[in-house]
Amino acid sequence: MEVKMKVGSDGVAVITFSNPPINAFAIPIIASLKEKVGEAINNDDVKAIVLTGKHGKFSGGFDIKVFQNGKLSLLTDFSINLVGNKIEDAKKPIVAAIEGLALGAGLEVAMGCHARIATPNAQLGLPELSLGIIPGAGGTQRLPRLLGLPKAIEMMLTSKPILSEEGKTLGLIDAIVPPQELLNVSRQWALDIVEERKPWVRSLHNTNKIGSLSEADEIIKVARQQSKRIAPNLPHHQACLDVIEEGIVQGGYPGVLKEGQVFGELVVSDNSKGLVHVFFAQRATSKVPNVTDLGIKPRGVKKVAIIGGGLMGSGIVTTLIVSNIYVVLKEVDSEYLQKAIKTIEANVRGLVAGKKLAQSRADKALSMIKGVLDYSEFNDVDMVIETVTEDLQLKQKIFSEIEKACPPHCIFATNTSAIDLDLIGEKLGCQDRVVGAHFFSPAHMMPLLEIVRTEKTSAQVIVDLMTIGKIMKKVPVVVGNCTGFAVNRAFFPYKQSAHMLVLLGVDLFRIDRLITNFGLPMGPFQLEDLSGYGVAVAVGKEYATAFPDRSFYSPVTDLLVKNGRNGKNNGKGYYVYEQGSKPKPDPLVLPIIEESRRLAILMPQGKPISVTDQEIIEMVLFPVVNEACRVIEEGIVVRVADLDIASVLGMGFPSQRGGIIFWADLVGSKHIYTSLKNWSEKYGNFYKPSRFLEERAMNGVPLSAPVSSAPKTTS
Ligand SMILES: C[C@H](O)CC(=O)SCCNC(=O)CCNC(=O)[C@H](O)C(C)(C)COP(=O)(O)OP(=O)(O)OC[C@H]1O[C@@H](n2cnc3c(N)ncnc32)[C@H](O)[C@@H]1OP(=O)(O)O
Repeated sequence: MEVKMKVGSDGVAVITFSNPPINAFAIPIIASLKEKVGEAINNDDVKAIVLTGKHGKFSGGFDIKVFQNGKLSLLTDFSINLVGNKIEDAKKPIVAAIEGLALGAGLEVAMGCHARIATPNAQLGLPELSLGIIPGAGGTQRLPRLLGLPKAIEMMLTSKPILSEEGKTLGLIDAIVPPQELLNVSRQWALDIVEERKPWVRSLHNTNKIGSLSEADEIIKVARQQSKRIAPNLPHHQACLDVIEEGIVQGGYPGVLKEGQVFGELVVSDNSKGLVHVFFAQRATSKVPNVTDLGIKPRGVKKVAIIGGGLMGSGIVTTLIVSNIYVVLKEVDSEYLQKAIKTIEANVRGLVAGKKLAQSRADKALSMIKGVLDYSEFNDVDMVIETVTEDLQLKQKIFSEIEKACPPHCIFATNTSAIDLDLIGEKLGCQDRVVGAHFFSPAHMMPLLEIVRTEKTSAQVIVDLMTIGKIMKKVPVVVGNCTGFAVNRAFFPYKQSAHMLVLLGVDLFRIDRLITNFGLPMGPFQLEDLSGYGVAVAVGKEYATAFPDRSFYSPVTDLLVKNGRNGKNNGKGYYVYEQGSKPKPDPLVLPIIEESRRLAILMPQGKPISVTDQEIIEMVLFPVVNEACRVIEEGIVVRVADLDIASVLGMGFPSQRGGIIFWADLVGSKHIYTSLKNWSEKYGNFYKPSRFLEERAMNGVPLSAPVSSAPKTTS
């Protein structure tokens, strides 16, 4: 970690910062940068300054670890004294030479400079909102002044970077040059400013891109409405617009002051802590002890066979072919095969329509599938992923067949969402090649890939699957083997909790509404409609067998099916599904619910229980935390934070809440334990707190603390 300065014979001081891998502005970097800029300004031999980063990058931004360490007082100094007073208001011109990326504080420092020269394809952005904060160091003020309000607001609210080419068109970048010319052109540019051949722009004082007050007012008003709709649970989006507005109405400097104040409030908020936790937790999933630290090189997986072209199979094929991987898709007959191909085509069309895939790539992707009805094409596949129905015997039969049909290096993966892998691979001679590749529905959209290893799965197979997962733009999380693995196991009580509440007399649509307000993309009943009741019933049986002490039978789903309701599949579930309109709660389902309540006989004295909105959220989610505790205790996850990432990416648990365990620690294990104990006394074993939760609550140890550090109770 260092900042170096070299003064050339041309009188230009080049100040280079280095903090691999992304040149984050850590505290020592900021202090040295300030010192070096001061030195250059006071040195009479220096006419102008160039700021640049080492390792092919300008900077990925402020060192986010500082947010977790709480040393935040430095931020005002960084924003006002370094970027404002020292750089922008310097009496010598300063040019930013940007290679690779300038994000967050990286771009903010560059915008404080008097010109910006970039290499082609450099990424420029202010992604701070994705961390629950707003851009600091004047970012909220200088970006609108450099490229106009609409684009600046879009970049901040979406956290999406632009490339230098677009930056040049919009006025953020002054010139684009090849990497080998970057420093020379930047030096010359700085000297040209000295000689007044190029303008000396202090962007905070620039007003020509802002437009009139009424225009700005209208743009901000529209952005506020959009934000309310798109990010209803993320108040920092509105806070960002408040700060931008302050700068427009009061001027750039008051805007910077307000930005500092709001930044200071947001950076200590639970939302920001949750999002920062998710940022680091996601990156940590790439590190699996005794797997990724063994120096194993991934083998290329070029051709994959998929068995079964249903919803999951089609989704997995889609994600493979758009990632340039050849697929052999096996179905039982040509009718099913045609149906699967049609689904895949529709998936690909959807990706094109959503601008996630270019039409030219879509055509190429679709040419990469070969549909088959037998195993004759399996002799050169590198991996098979089985995606047939949750039937153990069928899966065992398929695995014995593929062992004979595939080459000896082939990986045998199953997409089962609940069945124990040891049972599936029981009869195979090559159990080291058996692994779970658990995708989440819809597989071509959901980012999580749960990689399930057994005691026998080889490290090579895990490394290969992690690598192919990343090529497919998934986040692979390696977990251990048990019924439901990490995500479905932890979340198996989710549906049950919701059913329990309904059987206790609570309105199902109220539950869905509250869970959506909490931040999940949909409530448990709408989710059940979407995934289909067949899966729910099959998986429910697995859990009932594996965890009989905490499973209960809810008659609701069976009664729905008996009444001709199959969920979204046939347009009728808890909700009615009509083409082109949002799902509508169906009042016709209420008599079915009434009948279920009569059969279940759970309501105390036959009367619905009375619960607050907060209690409903807790009664749905605390049983999930309880089961997650068992997952942690049994060592199913490598580290507790893996469960947070898995819950966010697999279940849509709101990322601003940091994932299921991070959230539980904010709520407090004691409260969770006491509530569950109380409910278990009133409503039965389903709520009974696990031993792990009890121990942690009693000893005041966070649930996220590593397992070995939790003191055991003597009782
Ligand atoms: C005052 C200001 O307004 C406040 C700010 O600047 S807040 C920060 C704004 N910047 C950001 O949000 C960018 C965050 N970083 C990223 O998006 C990506 O890391 C990146 C695009 C820069 C690079 O991506 P990629 O090459 O895939 O590398 P990636 O694996 O993500 O990161 C490499 C390492 O750098 C770390 N890292 C990345 N950005 C970091 C940051 N801003 N602070 C601290 N560490 C960071 C990662 O944790 C990872 O560490 P590890 O190797 O120990 O796991």
